[in-house]
Order: sequence, then C-alpha cells, then structure tokens
Amino acid sequence: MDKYFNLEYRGEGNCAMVFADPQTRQVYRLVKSNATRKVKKLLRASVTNHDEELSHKINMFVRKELEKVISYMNNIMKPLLSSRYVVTPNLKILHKKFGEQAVLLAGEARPAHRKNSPADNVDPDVQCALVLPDCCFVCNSDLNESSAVSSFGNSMHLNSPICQEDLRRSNSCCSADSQESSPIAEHLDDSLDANSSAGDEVDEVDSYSFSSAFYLGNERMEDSSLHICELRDIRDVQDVSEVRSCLDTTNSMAGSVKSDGEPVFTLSIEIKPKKSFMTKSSSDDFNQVCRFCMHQHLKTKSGQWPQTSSYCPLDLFSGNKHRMKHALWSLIKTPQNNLKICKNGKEVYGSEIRQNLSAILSTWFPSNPNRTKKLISVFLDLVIEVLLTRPSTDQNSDPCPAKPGTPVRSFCSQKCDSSSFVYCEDEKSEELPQGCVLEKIYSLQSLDDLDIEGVYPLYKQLKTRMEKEPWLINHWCLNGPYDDVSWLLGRDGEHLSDLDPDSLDYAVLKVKRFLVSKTLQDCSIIAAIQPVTKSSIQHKQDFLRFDGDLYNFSVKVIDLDPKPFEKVETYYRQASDIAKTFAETSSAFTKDCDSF
Ligand SMILES: O=P(O)(O)O[C@@H]1[C@@H](OP(=O)(O)O)[C@H](OP(=O)(O)O)[C@H](O)[C@H](OP(=O)(O)O)[C@H]1OP(=O)(O)O
Ligand SMILES: Nc1ncnc2c1ncn2[C@@H]1O[C@H](COP(=O)(O)OP(=O)(O)OP(=O)(O)O)[C@@H](O)[C@H]1O
Repeated sequence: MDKYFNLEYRGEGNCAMVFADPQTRQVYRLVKSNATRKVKKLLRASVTNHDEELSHKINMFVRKELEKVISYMNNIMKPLLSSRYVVTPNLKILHKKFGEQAVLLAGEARPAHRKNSPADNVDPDVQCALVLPDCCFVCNSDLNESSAVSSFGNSMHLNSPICQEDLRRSNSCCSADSQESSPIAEHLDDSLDANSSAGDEVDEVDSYSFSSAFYLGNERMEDSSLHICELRDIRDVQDVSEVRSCLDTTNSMAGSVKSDGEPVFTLSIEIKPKKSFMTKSSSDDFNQVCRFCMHQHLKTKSGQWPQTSSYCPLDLFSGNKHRMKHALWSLIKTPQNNLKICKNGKEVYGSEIRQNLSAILSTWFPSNPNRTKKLISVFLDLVIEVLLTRPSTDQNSDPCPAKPGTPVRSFCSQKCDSSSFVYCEDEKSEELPQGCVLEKIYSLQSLDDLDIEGVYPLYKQLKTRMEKEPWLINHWCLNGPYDDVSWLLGRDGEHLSDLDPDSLDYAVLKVKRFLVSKTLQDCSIIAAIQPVTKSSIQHKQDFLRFDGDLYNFSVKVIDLDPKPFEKVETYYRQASDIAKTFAETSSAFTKDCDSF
C-alpha cells in the first residue's frame, strides 16, 4: 500500500476521480459512486445480504464496463481519431484499501462543487481502475505504450530516454513566427500582471479586473504572425546531428533553446471544447446560438456556475486564429470545467485555482530578447499552433470515404450569436488543417447530423422494437461489444448510404453515430508542451518551432468513454430544459460584447 501514498490528486469529472503517479507518469482513473449507483441498487435486490457476494458482483460488473471502455478506445476511437491522439488504457486490479486511501489523498484538493454529494466520490467497493499515461507530460504518439503503462512501481518512465528510444516516436517539426503587438493584448497581460507579481506562489487573477479590456475588441495578430512556416517531418531524420542542426538554426535566430542548467518544466493545457457546430433545424428558434452557449443559461440558473462562460466552441473550431485566440482568452476569463493549466501535472490555473500565469511563463519560456508580446498572449499563440499542427503522416487516420464513421458534413465555419468575437470586415474564413486534433474532433462530432431532435424518434423506434424482443440490444451491439470499427457498419458490412432510411438497421447506425458524436462532444484535449534543452533534443519527440524557440509537445484526447444507448432519453429531456431556459432568459440576454 505504501506506494499508493505517492499518488497525487489530479482531477475529476462526473464518473471518475483521477490520481497521478509522478514516478511512473501514469494516472489512475478511479470509478466514482455516481457511475455505480444504479447498478448497485439492482444488484442489491438480487443478492441475499451477503456483502462479499455483492462486492464480487459489483467488481465483475465494473471490470466488464472498464474493459468495454478499453475496447472502445482501442477499437473505435483510435482508428477514427488517430492513434496519435489516443493513449492506450490498461485495467489494473487495486488493493482493497485503495479506494479509501484515494478519498483521503484527495482531501482538500478537490473542487468545492464536487463535494456536495456522497455519490460524487470514489466508490470504495470498486477494486479496479483504468491506468493511462499521464498526458500532462509530453508523451508518446501512436506507439505501444502498454508495456510502460502496465508497470506500476517499475522505474521505467514514459519520458525516460530509454523508453522513448525503444518506442521510437513519430516526430514532426514545424515553425511558426509570431511577432505580435496589440495594445489590447498588452493591456490584457498588464491587467493580469497588475493582479500578480512575478514570483508569488499563488496569485489570484481577478478575471473581472481585465474583463473590460477583454471586451474592448478582439485581439488581432498582425499578418506576419499568421503564417506557419513549412512543416518539417523529422520522423525521417535518421541522424541526431540533423536535429541538432535544426537546433543550431534556432540558436542563430532571435530566440534560443534553454541551456541545460536552466529550469525546465512542462506546461499542459487541458481544454474541454464541447460541441463545435450548430445543427440547423427548421423548428429551432435559436439556431444561431450554439448548444454550449445556450446550455450556459441553464447552468447559471441552476447554480452550477456563478456566471455564464465567455467561451464559445465555434470560435475555437473556426480555424481562424483571431477567433481561436479570442476563444482561449475567454477560457482564461471563465475557465469553468473547460480549461485547466498544469505545471508538471499540478494545476496552476482553472475554475478554482488562479496562479500568476505571467510569472510562471516568465520562467518557462526560453529567454528571447526580441519577444515583444506579453507572455500569456505568446503562450496562447503557441497553443493555437499546437492545436493546428497536422501530423505529416498519419497512418491510422486516412480520410478514406469508405471508412466506417465517415462524417456526413464537411468543415464549415459557423458563427454563434452568443460569441463576443467582433468580426472585421475583411475577416477571412479559414479551414482547420486536415488531421489536426480540432479537425479530428470536429469530424467525429459531425457523425451526427440530426441532433437529439432527429435522433430521438429513431431511438424510440428501436426501443419499441426492443420491448418486444429484448435480445436485440445485444444483436445490434448498441452498448458494445466494441470489437472493431465495423461496429459503425450495418450487420452485413453496409455503409449508412447503402441502407434504406426506413429500416431498423439505418436507425441503429444513426443512433450509434449520434453516440460517438456525444463522446467527442464531451472529451478533453490535453496539450503538453516543454521547451527543448540541448540535451533533450536526443529524445525522439514531436517538435514545434515557434517564435524562434523549440518545444517538445504532445496532444492527447482524453475521456473517450462510450455513451450508453439509454442515455438518449436523458439527452432528449436535457435538450428541452436547455431550450426552455434559454427561451426564458434570452429576452434578457444581450451579447456580452454589447455591454462594452
Ligand atoms: O451534457 P453535457 O454537455 O452537460 O455534458 C456532461 C458534462 O457536463 P459539462 O456540460 O461538460 O459540464 C459532464 O461534465 P462534468 O461532470 O459536469 O464536469 C459529464 O462529462 C457528462 O458525462 P458523463 O455523465 O460523465 O458521462 C456530460 O454528459 P454527456 O452529455 O456528455 O453525456
Ligand atoms: N490520461 C490523463 N492524463 C492526465 N490527466 C488526466 C488523464 N485522464 C484524466 N485526467 C485528469 O482527470 C480529470 C478527470 O478525468 P475524466 O475527464 O476522464 O473524468 P470523467 O469523470 O470521465 O469526466 P466527465 O465528467 O467530464 O465525463 C481530467 O479533467 C484531467 O484533468
């Protein structure tokens, strides 16, 4: 048990509480009672007050569910999203007391809004968990992490040179140039600085103090910062000296890599982006406001958050760097559960923790005398480059039209009326680069073109049929097993377009696509970034050259659990609640930007 005391509380959602092991750079995703409550109730009714029998049954059930999550991630999500962005989970049997210890370990670190109900805690009866690579550190792409992951207590680290060498990462190198000077951006950083002095350990950022600057307009980058220089793939570079020469080029530029003695740490930025587009529907009165922005009204009304978020997903997914930057500033202003920034895995900025980002960045960035912009602004530009980075070769994610799960809509940037982004007359419409993480998420979210309003009748049709023939849920594999991507094909391997739209098989595929889309509407992206040092260059990792400096980075998508078929019912009710509250509040609703 002693080894578990090394674990650190990392975060939690509705169904899982996550602990990190700093030694192995793995995380333990423990199951919460929220996820087991219903099944426990059912099982209790079926066992005759034998605690042991109940506990055994619960564990068998949870184990099966976690195995399903693993097969969903490996067999459905990896091929669709690309193995580059999906880590390999493993199932781990835990010591009996692990759950209890975890609850104690979490202690004060847990956010207040998660501590309201006893069910919102780790289920102490569950003795298994998913173990995953810690994505807050730069970690491997599409390679077999499992050997490293399954070695709890073993000294092999995912980031250790030996491990990296063995696993032979895929690498890419791209350059970006960013010399931006914007009075608004400076004002923003100044406002942040005004609330915090460099070096303070914990420095609260008062978001209200910079909100007025925030809404004076959109921060705009000068054109020179908008082009990304050519992507260069160093996957093919056999000789480290070639990579070093890349470093030398960097050194000869304005910026430089950190020298080996300088402090180097990893910053990670976790974004829960939510739904990236609006589904147009003739009966929808609010089709110019996206789901996230509409939902905000219900969330504030119900007291989940004290104020509506400034963030709009459609800005982040627009591919337009001005809008993306606006989205990131909005997340800084109102992080809710959509933004979390960690320093070596420890949260430094999020819904409840607001350390001084400028101070942290001042020791993180390689010193660069030519840097003119404020550091948070530079960091956000760097994050944009990372989010838009396109893998030069993407073995598992060819956009083959015959592939199961091919999206039904192509990329189309939309505007949400609720966003405070102010458009310029000459605002260019942009595209997300094919294969970048945002494009992947957008594509898979687009597997659903009906939204709940259109899917619900199909769900009802299946439900009615299943009432007569309950075995059909397994026959149609609506809740798995998820053996391979043919799960998203008809029973005889048909694609959606081959099926009769009035057939039950068609309804099955449409509902499955909707469920995949819902998973992607609820996932989070973790980008881990670390400035390169002269010695770390020998590690085979992804590189980005930005503003004259070199960084190692990885981008991973987490929380890719399958959504159960039965949840369609909840989605239907929720959609109606969201629309109702939005209708009630929208008369009083003015765009944030109007008030400035
Ligand atoms: O319905 P949404 O959009 O509110 O999403 C739920 C999330 O709320 P959010 O709006 O992101 O704060 C919610 O997130 P929180 O627990 O509130 O952080 C969960 O992710 C929930 O999924 P699950 O029940 O854990 O499988 C999510 O439910 P799903 O809709 O993804 O099933
Ligand atoms: N592989 C990972 N590496 C680093 N941090 C992680 C990892 N997996 C989860 N986390 C952290 O733990 C938090 C909770 O994990 P996760 O989102 O999987 O829980 P959840 O209960 O499924 O969430 P939700 O309620 O949003 O569905 C994440 O927001 C993230 O900060």
